[in-house]
Amino acid sequence: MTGENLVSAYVSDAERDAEASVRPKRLDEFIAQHRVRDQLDLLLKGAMRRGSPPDHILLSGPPGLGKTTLANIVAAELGSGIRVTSGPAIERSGDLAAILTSLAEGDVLFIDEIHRIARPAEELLYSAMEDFRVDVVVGKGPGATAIPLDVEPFTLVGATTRSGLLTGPMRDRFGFVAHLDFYTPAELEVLLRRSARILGVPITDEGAAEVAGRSRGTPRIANRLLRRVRDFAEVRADGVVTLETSRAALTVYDVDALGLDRLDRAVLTALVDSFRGGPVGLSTLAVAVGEQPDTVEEVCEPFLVRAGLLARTPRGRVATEAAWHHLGRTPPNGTFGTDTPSAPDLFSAQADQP
Ligand SMILES: Nc1ncnc2c1ncn2[C@@H]1O[C@H](COP(=O)(O)OP(=O)(O)OP(=O)(O)O)[C@@H](O)[C@H]1O
Repeated sequence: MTGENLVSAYVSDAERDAEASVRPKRLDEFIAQHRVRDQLDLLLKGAMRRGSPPDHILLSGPPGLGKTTLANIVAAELGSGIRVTSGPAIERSGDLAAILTSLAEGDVLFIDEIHRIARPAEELLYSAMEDFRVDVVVGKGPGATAIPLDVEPFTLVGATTRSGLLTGPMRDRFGFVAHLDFYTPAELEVLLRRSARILGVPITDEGAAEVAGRSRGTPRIANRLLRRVRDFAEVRADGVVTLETSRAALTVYDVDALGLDRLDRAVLTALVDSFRGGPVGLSTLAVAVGEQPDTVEEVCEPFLVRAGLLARTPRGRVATEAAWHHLGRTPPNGTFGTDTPSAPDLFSAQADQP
């Protein structure tokens, strides 16, 4: 992991290991998302009372907000085992049949990125979800036969960053659907104080607030920034994460007060300085910052739009008034109406990210 992608919500396998120690294990340790927590609590307790597995659960929302964590919590609360796989890992329906038929009664099957599951496997999943049965086809051509196999009652927990890509029949088979929202800075402060306690890192309230404000509403980024700030505090200060150490550390790592990294700022600076705020086409903007259009569109823009710093218009990309102010520039007179937001509203847009 380099400073380049410190504020990316995506995760490497190595980082998953680092995340494990602070991952909440039970529902009451899971910070915020009160509505989802409350609904899940009822779903799980109701099922346990009846002694049957709960409805299948679909969790949607941008990466790093806690879908994998919640899937593990569901299994822990039920006292069940969990099998973990992902849509892209299930290449053939036989792979899925092998997993399904090896589940024990009451197990949780977690399928991450479920919108990327191959169609034949998806169809096999329908009958498993609905009737706890799968038809495994043996042989090829005219001699092929379908052998029905029972599947132990289980709960599927599906996670997706792109719920719009799920097919209707797939979505209909989930009895419980929840969308995870970005976290507020106040919620991330609570989360950071909890993580710091577990990691044995002394942190002041101001230090937690500073890191929270730069974490893009995302627990994964908050925990990652905390690990980097801890390094700085231990190597260059007295080990305590304070307002000053947080600011100094995140300056070293090029993460600014709103959580923008070098590329995010380069995009805004090009828009404002080279194109007088736009509108400018995506490919022209990408050339100006020396990146591929896909990278600008998929890596930078979702957060810049959500932060109210960049707008996508039919005529091209436009820097908002807040972007000019954030870069310390004076917006041109008369460009922005009085109703243009002057402060970014980081937490209102809940659209799925790519
Ligand atoms: N509500 C929460 N309370 C405390 N920690 C959280 C919470 N949500 C997420 N985290 C922490 O953030 C990290 C990322 O969470 P998680 O892996 O569950 O996200 P995700 O939505 O499944 O992302 P991805 O789809 O990329 O796997 C984990 O280390 C977890 O400990």
